Amino acid sequence: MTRAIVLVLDSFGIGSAPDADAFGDAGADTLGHIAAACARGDADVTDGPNARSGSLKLPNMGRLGLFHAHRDSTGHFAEGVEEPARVEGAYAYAREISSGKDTPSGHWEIAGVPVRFDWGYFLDKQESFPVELLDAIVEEAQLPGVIGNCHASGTEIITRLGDEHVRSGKPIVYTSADSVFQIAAHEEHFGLERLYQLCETVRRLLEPYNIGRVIARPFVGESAATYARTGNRRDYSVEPPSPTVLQKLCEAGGKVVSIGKIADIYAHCGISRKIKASGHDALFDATLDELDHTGARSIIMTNFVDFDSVYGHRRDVAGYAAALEAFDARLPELLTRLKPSDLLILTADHGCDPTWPGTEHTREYIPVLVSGAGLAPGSLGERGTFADIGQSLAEYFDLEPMADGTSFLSHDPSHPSAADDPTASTGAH
Ligand SMILES: O=P(O)(O)O[C@H]1O[C@H](CO)[C@@H](O)[C@H]1O
Ligand SMILES: [Mn+2]
Ligand SMILES: [Mn+2]
Repeated sequence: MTRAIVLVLDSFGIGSAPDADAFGDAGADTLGHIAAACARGDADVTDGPNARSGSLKLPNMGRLGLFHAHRDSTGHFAEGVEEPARVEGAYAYAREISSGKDTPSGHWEIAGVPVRFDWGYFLDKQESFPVELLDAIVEEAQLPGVIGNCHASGTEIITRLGDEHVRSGKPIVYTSADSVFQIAAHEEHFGLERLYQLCETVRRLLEPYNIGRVIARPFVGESAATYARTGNRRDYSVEPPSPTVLQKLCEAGGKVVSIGKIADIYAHCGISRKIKASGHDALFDATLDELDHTGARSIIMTNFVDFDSVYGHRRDVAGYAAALEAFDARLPELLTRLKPSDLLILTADHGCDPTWPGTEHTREYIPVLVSGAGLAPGSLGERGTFADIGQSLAEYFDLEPMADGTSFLSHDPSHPSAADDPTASTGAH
């Protein structure tokens, strides 16, 4: 009934992109390197919530074509994984044409709008932000000052500067190789609402700098040993440069349900309803719930952020493997809920190889695993841009074509287009 379910496994790259060298990422391979570490026995965890051992086990994504897409992207099957007896989904690997390897660029390109301009960046590793910008922030937000002002990993910097922040009341400001201004502050000592307000002020003051996102990074805890970030992260993104397929569907009377940080990433453009959830299980539960209740001409889009934020950036190979296995184990719950004409797309927005030096994203191909809607199983080849997903969604919902991308549905005569769907023409949803 013309519903698309788009699951973004944040940072789940499947092999170094052709232009990876320009990013210092030639050879990065999020899936391949996790699988190799598992095969070597280097990702065994004996107890705790991430307990796992041995080779990487993703039977359900394997059946949807994940390992075949990775093989086509890299030239070899991921080490130690079990090749499925039969591939039941259509699969592809897609490259990014946007200038950056950040989350908004990846998501916007998925929705048919690549980022062709260059973002502004704070390139200096120390004293990263211009003095006049920090002065304006301190004055407008009436702060006693700020600390940090450097490139940092978000968990490392709260361990290092959390006590000073609590003592002084000065928020921790930091950035990365991404186009971001991040602000960490204690939920109780500084205040969560006050942190959000500060982010809005900074968003406004950043206008001349062309920065993609301001990110609120609230944390709790009593000391360096216990400071921990919470699920109250909030992203303040600029708007996509032109209407995404999400906006086009909304304008045409359809619905877009955002689960997790999707709404934030698209700056709330083209979102009919948003559901916040923290942690992959809660995100998965919310997705299932929407599948049970959302009608025709709808996109349900979920971002599974922990792959990136909790495991990829932290370079936690075993944790990433355990999170993938946990996600995979829940997929049948979703697959059994799909109606025959529903379109399911599993994909990612960039890589974040947990074996790679540093703590940043990696420029990689993403998997595009498509099933449902009568699409024949098999290879959809290499896709020249993530925007092929947006273009396919435009076709699926019978919208005007997007400026970028090539639909992977169009060559399949068995595809029941939205025009053939009796519920679509009535606008019922
Ligand atoms: O180290 P943390 O705070 O997780 O930051 C990471 O998350 C940011 C946004 O995805 C990136 O810019 C990266 O630096
Ligand atoms: Mn991301
Ligand atoms: Mn990230």
